[in-house]
Amino acid sequence: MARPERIAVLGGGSWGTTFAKVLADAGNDVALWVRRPEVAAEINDTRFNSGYLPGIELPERLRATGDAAEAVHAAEIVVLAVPSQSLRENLAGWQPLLPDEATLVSLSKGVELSTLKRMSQVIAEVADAPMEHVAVVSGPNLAKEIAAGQPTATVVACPDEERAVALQRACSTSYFRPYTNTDMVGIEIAGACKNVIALACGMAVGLGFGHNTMSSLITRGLAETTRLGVALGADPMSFAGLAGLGDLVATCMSPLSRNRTFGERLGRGETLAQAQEAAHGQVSEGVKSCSSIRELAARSGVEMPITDVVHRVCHEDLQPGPAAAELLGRERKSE
Ligand SMILES: NC(=O)C1=CN([C@@H]2O[C@H](COP(=O)(O)OP(=O)(O)OC[C@H]3O[C@@H](n4cnc5c(N)ncnc54)[C@H](O)[C@@H]3O)[C@@H](O)[C@H]2O)C=CC1
Ligand SMILES: O=C(CO)COP(=O)(O)O
Repeated sequence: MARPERIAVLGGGSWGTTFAKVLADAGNDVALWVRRPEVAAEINDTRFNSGYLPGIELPERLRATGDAAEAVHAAEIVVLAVPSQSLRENLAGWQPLLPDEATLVSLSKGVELSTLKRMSQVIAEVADAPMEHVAVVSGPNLAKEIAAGQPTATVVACPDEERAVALQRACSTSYFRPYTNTDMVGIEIAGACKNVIALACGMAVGLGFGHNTMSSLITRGLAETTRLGVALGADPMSFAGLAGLGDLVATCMSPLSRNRTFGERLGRGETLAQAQEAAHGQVSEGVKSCSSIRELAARSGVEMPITDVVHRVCHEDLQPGPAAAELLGRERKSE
């Protein structure tokens, strides 16, 4: 068995806690930083994080702390698991604590609103680290299924293949199978864009539409995501892989997806504020990333019609019904 590594996971929401469990199940010593001290105490005392993962017992190798310095001390891998739009601010506070040689791993799926940067770009900039030290984990990874030990696969991307392989080894378990990749642009663009397409699929469900509509949105959503990724330098093959099609299908089809659920509420006629309230503080990344991705597409000269209407439904008072009619009424073209 591989030598146990010291790993810090910063962010104890549903995915941060679940990924920490995966790492602990893989034999590593894991320190999980959570914002609220009472959540750290609950995890250490009872082995449960009941607010995010009710009923899931966490392994002994995972300990929680409210002290980020304690969490990252001597860590070989530091995993960042906070919402995309808060990563810069959180990381700025952690930057002086980070061990120089640590691999910095992003779990966040989004594009920063103020700068249009991908998460790996934000990390390299704020942590003042070479891009070779930055990695991304992304795939069809609905936290609740993984926490329950259901099998899945994922992509571990890093420009430095050796670090990618080390991270792959660190998070391999009997139920979690990571594949390496070096295409950071493709893996991150796929992960951010699928949340927006999942919002669109949710709206379709809310409007009462069935699987043909969903499949059409998934397929055309993949087409516009691939167009953007390729314009930004991604390998088109990444979009056919786990972090592309794989995650897109999981998120668009599953009622467990927060983005799809959010879209479904909008489709049923709820306002943005009502859908936000129903999310109970859990993040639906696509609601903000639809605007940054739309802007990125405009700057790259790429058409993203689904992303465009999702942005206008979320932020410009377009209703889901007319949005669907608008997509169907677009100029006819070849596939
Ligand atoms: N939940 C899932 O199934 C998956 C989530 N992801 C991605 O992982 C990232 C984190 O997601 P989750 O853990 O699911 O989110 P969550 O909403 O369940 O938890 C967010 C965590 O970040 C913390 N946090 C720190 N600073 C924050 C701030 N300023 N505002 C809000 N929360 C803050 C919260 O306390 C909480 O512990 C997102 O980018 C998401 O897209 C990726 C794969 C699977
Ligand atoms: O990224 C995810 C699955 O891979 C989780 O999707 P949601 O954030 O929509 O729940």
